[in-house]
Amino acid sequence: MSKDPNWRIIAPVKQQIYFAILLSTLSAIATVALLVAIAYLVQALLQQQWSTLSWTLISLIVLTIVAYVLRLQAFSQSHYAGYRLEEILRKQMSLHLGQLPLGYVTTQGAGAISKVMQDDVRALHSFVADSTPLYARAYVVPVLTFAALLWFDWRMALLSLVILVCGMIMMSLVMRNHQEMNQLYNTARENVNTAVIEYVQAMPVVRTFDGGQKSFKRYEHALLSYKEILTRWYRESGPAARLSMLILNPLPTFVILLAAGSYLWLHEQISTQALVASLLLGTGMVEALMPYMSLYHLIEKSKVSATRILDLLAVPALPQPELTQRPEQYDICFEQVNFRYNPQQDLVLKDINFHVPALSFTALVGASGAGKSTIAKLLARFWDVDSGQIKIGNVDLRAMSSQVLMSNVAFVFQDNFLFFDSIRNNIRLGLAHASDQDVEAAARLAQAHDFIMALPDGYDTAVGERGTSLSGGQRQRITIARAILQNRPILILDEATAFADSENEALLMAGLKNLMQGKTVIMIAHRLSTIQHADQILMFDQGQLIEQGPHHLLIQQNGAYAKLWQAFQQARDWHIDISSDPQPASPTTSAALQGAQNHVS
Ligand SMILES: Nc1ncnc2c1ncn2[C@@H]1O[C@H](COP(=O)(O)OP(=O)(O)OP(=O)(O)O)[C@@H](O)[C@H]1O
Repeated sequence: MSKDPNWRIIAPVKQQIYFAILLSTLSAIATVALLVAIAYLVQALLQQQWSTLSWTLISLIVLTIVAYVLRLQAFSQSHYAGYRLEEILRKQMSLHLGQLPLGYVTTQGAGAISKVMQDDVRALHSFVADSTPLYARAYVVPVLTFAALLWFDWRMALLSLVILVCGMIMMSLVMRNHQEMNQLYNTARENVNTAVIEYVQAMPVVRTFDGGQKSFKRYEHALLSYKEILTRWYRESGPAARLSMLILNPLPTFVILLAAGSYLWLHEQISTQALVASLLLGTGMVEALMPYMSLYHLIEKSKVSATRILDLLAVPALPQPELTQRPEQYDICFEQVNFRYNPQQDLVLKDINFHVPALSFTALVGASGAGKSTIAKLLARFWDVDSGQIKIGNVDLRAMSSQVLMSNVAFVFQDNFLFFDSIRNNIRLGLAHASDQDVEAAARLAQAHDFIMALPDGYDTAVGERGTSLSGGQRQRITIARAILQNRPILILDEATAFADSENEALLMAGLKNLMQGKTVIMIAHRLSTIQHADQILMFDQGQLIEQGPHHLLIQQNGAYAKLWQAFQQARDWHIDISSDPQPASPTTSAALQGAQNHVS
């Protein structure tokens, strides 16, 4: 297989591309033949050979049509190949994405992945559609024309070759540091894109906090570097580019060839027919080099895109068992689990062992970065453990297919995705057969029915992009309704009440309580009040499980959890005292707040 990423990636449409190149080659041959026919026509005109004139005229018309039709066909074939390739690559990538570890997808981010699937695939379309027919033109025309020129007059052929070589030397000067400049240019352009997205997305925050100056400065700086790269590129390659344009331009070539040809003609060393043919062919030969530059640029640009697409397709899929096992019980077991996100990093989870009995409620607590979310994500196989085992009902997660695992585990994260669709379909996600009554019953249990009914179209109200028309708490309750409807035996709640205001929180808690009925629940806790009654609390610190047990026992132990609980209670009792004479916060209050913030992330 070719090493060139462009040719590797277009393999699925190779046949069609070769066909387009063949058509384009034939069109180039017809074009050269057309120029030769013109020379014969001029000769026939001057010598008044009417029979020759008529057949050259007919062949001229036929060749013009043939060259045009072939060229059109070549472009249409290459465009169809481009569209087919777009479709094939997008399908291949979305199928592959569906098999990748969720952790990879979430770490890369939607922006980066959609850029590959949209922009890079589009860049490849331009390469396939526009450059493949140009390949034939840029290579075939100069060779054929040179052969025809040699046939008419070797001196004119040599002169055309000299002009062509001068043009090529100039062009190589232009291309000298093209790769480096192109890389700098791409980076600068991407920086501008990132800065502009950041500027617009962070608008509400930056306008309130720094008047937009900081992120505007970053944008301004990115624009400035972009301009500097472009100016440098223009300055460094500009003179050579202009000179090569001048040399390869038809008019100067024509003038040089005309001067030399006229000299030979006056000394009767060249026939009129050969002179006309040399002028036409020589000019065409040199001009045929012009597409090289745009071709080169197109090829380099699509190489970057092709490499990114190939890289994405090369990310290993989450291994699936040949024969899937199904758990028959729903207890969870972590056995000597070690995990790091990447080989350069220290272990994020160190020798974790715990058991969550079926139908029990377990809370995970600990400082920010202690490893709580990692535990939750490993349970959903966002990543596989480095060593140790995670089991559900005594079945290793890796022995279950993703479908089996997902049919047993439901998640409610803090930022759950709502589709741009009706609320009904958002609740029914993945359960197309669920009846309207089932959807409504789930929404009632999730405490969402009343606010849904108050919306203009009730359950048929379309949710704005990423649920923007709903409050954080309302979106959460829709997700809870979704999880209630799915009714999976294991439930993982991550920061489920983090964004709720006090009114929403009461409703959320009621919804969650209904959701948690009859399930094995693991909850990442941010408000200790919500987990006091958990069957067990697991306290993590820097990737280690340091304490474990129900609330009252952990309080008796008077360890890290007890301190966390104290800090939490102090923070809860804290209130803002607005007096006319502002006092600094008392040391105990500050310490309590600090402690609560540090421990309950
Ligand atoms: N995608 C990632 N790549 C690399 N390191 C990560 C990644 N996600 C988390 N980490 C690191 O792993 C460690 C544990 O993070 P984790 O999110 O599990 O902690 P947490 O207890 O859930 O924290 P928080 O309550 O703030 O969410 C942290 O040091 C964090 O920086």
